[in-house]
Amino acid sequence: MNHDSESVISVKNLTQRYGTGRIIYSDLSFEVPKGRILGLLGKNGTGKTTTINILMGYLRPQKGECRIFGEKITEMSPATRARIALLIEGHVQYAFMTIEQIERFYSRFYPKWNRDAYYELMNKLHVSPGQKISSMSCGQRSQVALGLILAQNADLLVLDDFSLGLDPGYRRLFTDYLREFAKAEEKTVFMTSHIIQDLERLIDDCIILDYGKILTQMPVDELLRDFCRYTLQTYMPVEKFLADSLFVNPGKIKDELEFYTFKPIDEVRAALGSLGVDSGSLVRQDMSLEDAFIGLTGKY
Ligand SMILES: Nc1ncnc2c1ncn2[C@@H]1O[C@H](COP(=O)(O)OP(=O)(O)OP(=O)(O)O)[C@@H](O)[C@H]1O
Repeated sequence: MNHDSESVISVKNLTQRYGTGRIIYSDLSFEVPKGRILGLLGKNGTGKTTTINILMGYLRPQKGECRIFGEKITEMSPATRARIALLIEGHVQYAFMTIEQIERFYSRFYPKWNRDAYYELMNKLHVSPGQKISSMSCGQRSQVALGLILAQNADLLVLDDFSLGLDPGYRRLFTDYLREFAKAEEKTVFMTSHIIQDLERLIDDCIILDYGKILTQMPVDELLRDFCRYTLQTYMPVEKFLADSLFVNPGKIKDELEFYTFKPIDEVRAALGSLGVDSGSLVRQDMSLEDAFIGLTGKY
């Protein structure tokens, strides 16, 4: 079996710009293997929603090829499209319906509809089943949207910023629920979120987008194992560390230098030595996914 046939999403050399504006990214390539949960992370405006719009066929890229379940997205059959559930920023259509009405309405369109998955989430909501969606809070509407997505029982879930308006308790409930559901049923998930702490418990792999390109694509456990943050007490100016690419995003507050690196500690010590910097106070810090994201993309 070649690699492509195991990939649920395959993107090759995608290049996008809007009209004659600046290039959002060029030659973007990545794969999402079957059964994995992948988070697409990036600062505001790096092109996450653009990528989802291209994958879903709403936007035609300038260059490149995208396949989902092996089919070109521009020629996708209705049967393949039915295997994909899409959530765009917590949006629910038909807000004039109640929780019960919308479930009945949606159920007719999806042959594999799982009513229990919807009501399991809805039962955690503090609203009556007869309440109209239009009279719910933003977070409650997002919960309805998520229930409708899970009930579709699709093979691929594409979630753009699922956390919109959700409080921490519900986000935790949903991420735990989604992970269990995806792993038990071998679903593939492609998602974005601005709340990176949530993703650390949920995703297997991450793609970190910078303006114009992918900075890194790797399993989250490898990233957290190999990418480290260090601190060091030194009077040397931060400019001294900018010249060596080993020191990723160095910054300094008073005498404390902070930097990130993929290199092992021996190489870090050797690089400091060759700059004439004493590494006696070097400390390796514990990392979260959010730390790694900031370490790779910078604070601003
Ligand atoms: N319809 C459009 N016309 C012109 N430019 C656009 C259009 N849609 C998006 N852009 C630009 O493309 C870039 C990427 O936007 P996109 O919404 O994909 O980013 P994002 O990573 O999802 O951002 P955010 O984290 O803020 O949601 C931005 O610079 C944005 O201004």
